Amino acid sequence: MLEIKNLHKQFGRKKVLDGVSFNLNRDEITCITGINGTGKTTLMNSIMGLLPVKKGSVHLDQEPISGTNYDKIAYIADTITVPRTMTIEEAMTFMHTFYEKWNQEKADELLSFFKLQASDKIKDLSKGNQAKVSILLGIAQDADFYLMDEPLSGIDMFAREQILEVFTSQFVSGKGVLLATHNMEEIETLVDRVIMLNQGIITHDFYAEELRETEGKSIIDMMREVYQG
Ligand SMILES: Nc1ncnc2c1ncn2[C@@H]1O[C@H](COP(=O)(O)OP(=O)(O)OP(=O)(O)O)[C@@H](O)[C@H]1O
Repeated sequence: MLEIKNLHKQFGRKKVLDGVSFNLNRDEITCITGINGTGKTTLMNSIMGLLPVKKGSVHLDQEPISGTNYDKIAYIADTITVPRTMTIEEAMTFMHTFYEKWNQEKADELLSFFKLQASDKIKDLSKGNQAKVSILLGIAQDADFYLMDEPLSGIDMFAREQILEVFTSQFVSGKGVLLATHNMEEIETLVDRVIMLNQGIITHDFYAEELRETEGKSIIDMMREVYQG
């Protein structure tokens, strides 16, 4: 389990995270959502230790995040994080040297699933194919938890369908997934659990199926209630 406890983050006087706590389970897709500027990227970066926080902690299976367990969490940011001048092949080799658990078999399977050519330079790829490369490079790290920031932003419906298929396939089976998005329509059918962030705090944390069964509402209905009032 990934335990996020009491995270506080501010930029200058602006409080962005004001005591955010939740646990993430393996074998579950959780979505953190909220309107633009609500702090989703800040939360992802804080969990990954890429931003210093004022207060709070992150533990994985009761152990604080450190050099020994950091490779159990993979972060797929909203922009590609390897130099774009690399070919996909070079990017995979580069990742292989950094990640002990790098799974080349998974990378090759994803390459063919996405119909990408390893010899292509990343900078020459469409936005949708660059997003696929990002996902490939993240998933082949064979982590226990994947954190993804806006994985579908600005890409066409065909690329989106392929990427969504990855999230319901054996590629992430048994893994914990945290997706951050303000665009719930794109992923509503995929998500097990939803965490809503508003003005620095978690206002709602629920399972989509329970919401449908007990209140007859969709995630989008709930978002309208919370964010539009
Ligand atoms: N480095 C920074 N310095 C100052 N303010 C920042 C910085 N990074 C983010 N912020 C502010 O923190 C708030 C939260 O930003 P963040 O990018 O985390 O929101 P978000 O929910 O991911 O937004 P979006 O849905 O638009 O991607 C915003 O008001 C933003 O302007």
